[in-house]
Amino acid sequence: MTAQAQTIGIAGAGAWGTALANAAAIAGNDVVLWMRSPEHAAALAQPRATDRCLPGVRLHARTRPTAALADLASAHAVLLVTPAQTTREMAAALGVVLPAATPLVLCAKGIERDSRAFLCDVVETVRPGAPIGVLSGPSFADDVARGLPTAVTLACRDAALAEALATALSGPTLRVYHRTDLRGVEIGGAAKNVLAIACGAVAGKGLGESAKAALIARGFAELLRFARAYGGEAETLMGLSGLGDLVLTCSSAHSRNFAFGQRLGQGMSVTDAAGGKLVEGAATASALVALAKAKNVDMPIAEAVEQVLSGAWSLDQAVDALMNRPVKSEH
Ligand SMILES: NC(=O)c1ccc[n+]([C@@H]2O[C@H](COP(=O)([O-])OP(=O)(O)OC[C@H]3O[C@@H](n4cnc5c(N)ncnc54)[C@H](O)[C@@H]3O)[C@@H](O)[C@H]2O)c1
Ligand SMILES: O=P(O)(O)OC[C@H](O)CO
Repeated sequence: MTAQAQTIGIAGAGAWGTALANAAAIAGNDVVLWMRSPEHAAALAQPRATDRCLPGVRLHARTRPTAALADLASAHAVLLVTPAQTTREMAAALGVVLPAATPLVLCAKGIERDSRAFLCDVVETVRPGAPIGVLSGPSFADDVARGLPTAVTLACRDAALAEALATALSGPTLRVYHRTDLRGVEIGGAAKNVLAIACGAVAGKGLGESAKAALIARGFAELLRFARAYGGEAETLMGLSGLGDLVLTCSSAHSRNFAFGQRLGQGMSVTDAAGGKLVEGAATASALVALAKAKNVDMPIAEAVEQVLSGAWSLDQAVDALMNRPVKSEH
């Protein structure tokens, strides 16, 4: 890829896929935006149509909606923006239509629940040898779609490809940094969602701002330990895709993960608290905790979230368990 105008393919037209499509178009690219529903694609192709995931937002003139996956075949790179648990099936379907050299950039934040596999590893199994990227960082789709200034990180093992993709996607309101630490970037996005559920629960239960700050700091320590154990670089976790995204998601009820935790804290059941929305941290918690245990990584906050989600603990039991751990050195 070069810095010249590119065709960027986007697979998945939910809130984030649509926001990224417009950002890529504003950055000067032609964009093909794939969605499952032909009706949705036809509706979005109408002049002046607004998006159903991002009310009031119109597709940029350079973004072409389609329901035919094969339309992504000519893209210079494809961003995969469907939920984390659909990564395997989507990567396999894309593998049929994309040339082997087309980079696939993962934008979902999670770990595959059943296999406990990192999403990059899932894609590597399905599309061996094809270039992979991960795009992650503190970014609410609404903010990006409204043109509010946002910065994210894009990682590829190949530094030149990471830089080319970051250049192609960067525009006046979206700044994309690049790194080669694929693992660190994907871990930051996956783990912060689980920790944000805990912060939301603290807010919902009215446990105070001090408790929330403590959870963010101790959550970050967990994230760092986990990433180190799995080959992520500490520097990555201290950046946008780690600390940056943890702070955003743990501080705002605009986050679906935080809002889910908040509703749990207010006494709602696990089933009702999601409210039909995608809560990636709930889908990823058990895999994150299992992976942590496999490497003896201490992640008490993530574990407490997992215990509450599985019904093993009440929220009060989770708070007790966290507060009554043996006194230890901070690091
Ligand atoms: N919304 C944000 O602010 C934001 C920001 C950064 C990252 N993300 C990440 O992006 C991913 C997608 O989030 P979103 O906000 O766009 O979610 P969303 O619920 O708004 O959209 C998900 C999209 O995926 C489609 N989809 C669902 N199952 C599918 C399947 N089996 N096959 C094909 N398509 C399928 C849905 O039709 C929908 O269009 C998540 O992993 C999320 O963590 C979201
Ligand atoms: O709404 P959430 O909790 O899925 O968070 C959205 C983004 O990941 C924030 O960076």
